Amino acid sequence: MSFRTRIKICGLTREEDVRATVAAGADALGLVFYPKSPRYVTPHRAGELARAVPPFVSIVGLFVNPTLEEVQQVLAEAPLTVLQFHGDETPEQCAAIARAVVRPFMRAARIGSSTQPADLLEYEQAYRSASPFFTGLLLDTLVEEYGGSGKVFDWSLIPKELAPRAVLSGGLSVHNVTEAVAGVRPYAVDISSGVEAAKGIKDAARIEAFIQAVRLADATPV
Ligand SMILES: O=C(O)c1ccccc1NCC(=O)[C@H](O)[C@H](O)COP(=O)(O)O
Repeated sequence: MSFRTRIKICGLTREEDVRATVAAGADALGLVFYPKSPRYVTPHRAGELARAVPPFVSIVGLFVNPTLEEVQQVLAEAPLTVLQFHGDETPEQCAAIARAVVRPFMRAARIGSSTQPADLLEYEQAYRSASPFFTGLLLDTLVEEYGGSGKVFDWSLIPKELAPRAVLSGGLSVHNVTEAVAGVRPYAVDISSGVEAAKGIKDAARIEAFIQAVRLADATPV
């Protein structure tokens, strides 16, 4: 039996994109609450988009250095399943917010040319020991601005033992995801710009093609 790599489509801003993501078989969708992002949605808009999400599809809220009040404002309007911290949040800051709002969280590890494989294991351990609400690392590319860069990092930096519990992201697309999944064997993949027609505007055909490409890799023997 082959492993089914979980798939998250991030940075949705429109109902039709939510419907296309769900119809294509994604496990999770991400809403961005970083006001400087072109994919930013207000808490109220997030609540509207969440109405198009059926049971068993996770809604991930992406935050960059939020205050507890900001996270609470979103949760008052939208039923987020998981929090994604994508800024410079310390283990203690993530733990405090997650505990206060009683939500599991993922932490983005932003990987650059000086990152060592051991750094990633240490980083993961720091968040794991800080909180029972920590569910895993999302591996992304380090760029100057925060997130959604469309840039790939060196996958060989991912320790073998970390991959099965990590979310792989950063510059994935229909062109490289089969190789990424077959080579890294992550728990999940996460994509934003690679399935966009324009920033914040997803393309249904690209979402479908991306998910098919992941399933092709899943069917490839290890
Ligand atoms: O999408 C944004 O605008 C964004 C803003 C601030 C922090 C992170 C952001 N996006 C991250 C993601 O959407 C994904 O989790 C991931 O990094 C994939 O992005 P991409 O390389 O565009 O596929």
